[in-house]
Amino acid sequence: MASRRLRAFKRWMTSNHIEYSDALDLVELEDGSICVKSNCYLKEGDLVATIPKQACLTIRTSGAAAMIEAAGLDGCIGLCVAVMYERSLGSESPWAGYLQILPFSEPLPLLWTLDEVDSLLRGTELHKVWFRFTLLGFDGVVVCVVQTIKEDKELIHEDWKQYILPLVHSEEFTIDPNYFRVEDYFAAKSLVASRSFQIDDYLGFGMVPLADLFNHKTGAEDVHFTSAPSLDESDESAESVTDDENDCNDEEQIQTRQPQENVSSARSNDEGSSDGPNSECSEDVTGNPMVLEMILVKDVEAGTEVFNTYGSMGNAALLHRYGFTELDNPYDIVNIDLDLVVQWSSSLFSGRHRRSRLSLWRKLGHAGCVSQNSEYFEISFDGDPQLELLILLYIILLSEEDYMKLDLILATSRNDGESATAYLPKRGNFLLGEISEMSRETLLTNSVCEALLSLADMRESLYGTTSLEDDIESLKRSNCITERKLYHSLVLRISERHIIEKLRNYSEKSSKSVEGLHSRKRLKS
Ligand SMILES: C[S@@+](CC[C@H](N)C(=O)[O-])C[C@H]1O[C@@H](n2cnc3c(N)ncnc32)[C@H](O)[C@@H]1O
Repeated sequence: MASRRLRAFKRWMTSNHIEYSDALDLVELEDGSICVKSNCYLKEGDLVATIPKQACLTIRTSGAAAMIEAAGLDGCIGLCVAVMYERSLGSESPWAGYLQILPFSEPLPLLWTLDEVDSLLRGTELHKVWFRFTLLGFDGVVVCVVQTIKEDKELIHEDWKQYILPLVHSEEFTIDPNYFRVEDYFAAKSLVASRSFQIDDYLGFGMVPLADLFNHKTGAEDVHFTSAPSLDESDESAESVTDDENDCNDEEQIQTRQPQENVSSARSNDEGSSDGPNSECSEDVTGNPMVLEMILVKDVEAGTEVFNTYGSMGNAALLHRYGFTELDNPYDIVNIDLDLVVQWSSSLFSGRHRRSRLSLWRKLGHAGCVSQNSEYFEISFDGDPQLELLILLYIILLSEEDYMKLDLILATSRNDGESATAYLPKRGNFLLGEISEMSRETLLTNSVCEALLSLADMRESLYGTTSLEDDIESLKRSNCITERKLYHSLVLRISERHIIEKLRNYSEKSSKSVEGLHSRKRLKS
């Protein structure tokens, strides 16, 4: 039996010409959230819902359209104003039946207290910890925590002051200030971040009733959301919410660094990246440019949940953007900051040594991934370190003699344009040539493997004193509904720590195979 608010939503959908298949059930869960289930076997290609674009809440369809335009607002801020404005109208809003099924806000880390961020996300990719370094020498002092989420909160607060408060104080517009408080703005931001879709060029992105009730499943979605090309567009499908052009939010400053080839930070607009409850671009069935459609992309068993995909992203990005995580998410990664490598090398070598090796690494054309002024290396879900990290460690660990030769050769080959690889240290030849995955084996000397183990320990120590086993035990005891923040932050910590564990295994295995190779060579000779 549908709850009262679901019945009201269904009536609202009918009066707004939103149609959906009888085979779909909207199910309200005990925490008040909603998911979509099938009540019979469904076939791939079935059209399961059509949503007129006019039923979507956007900056153009909202009653606040004139105010938003007059204030020169657009993008995410404009849509937040539209959401707050329609909420302020209560039952008078044309979207009242839709708005009443939305939560006030999504529990994104951006809305957590700084204490919660600091205690629950410590060490994770969402909790950027900066170490104080100088290029002349690491002084060993950890000075600053909760950098990015705190900064983002401040930026959003600034936006509110700069763009929303003037609307409240303006004599030109009559709006109810009780719905435009800073907490209302944060709440609207969380809804826009987690449940808006790109509709088309004219309407931009907006809140799409019904489509935003489908939950996400990584790499296993059942349904796609599509938009027929509108008359003035040639090839536009419903797309992700926060591509760069939408410039959705400053909160995206938070580092949710992901594998280069698989989407990534919330700022990414790589192809294939999809940062919203979203769809892949595909042609719609009816070709009607005025409607959005939901089409099944695979057969769905009766009685199972029907999932959409919000894109291929790791748990840090999922938690940051949507407030949840998934166990065993194959898009998870852990990053090792260049700063951590510098810290490790400072414990073994002089500042001069470190600077010269880093400089040689750069002269050879290498770099880490860069995001918001920090450089880092990725450790994949399987625990494989980024090749660039191996090269850097290899160069830092080269003997002084080999380093001098390499440096000299680099200078000479630059001067006369000729390669002098004959003079290179035997194992270092490839450093001047093309570095490929083939080079991995050569790079994995015993000392590089040891360095990886040290880096794994250093990265692990950022999580504080609780062990991985403690975290696993806490996860077993935590309730994903009543202790949502704790539960999802534990999943994030555990998934990252598993990757660090895999990095250790990788290093130990590689070190053993190097030893095996040496003993075979010794036996041969
Ligand atoms: C587009 S809405 C999906 C519908 C939502 N469940 C509702 O009650 O309206 C996105 C939000 O749903 C929740 N969600 C989506 N997929 C989820 C998943 N796989 N696990 C947990 N929560 C999920 C998150 O709170 C997310 O911010």
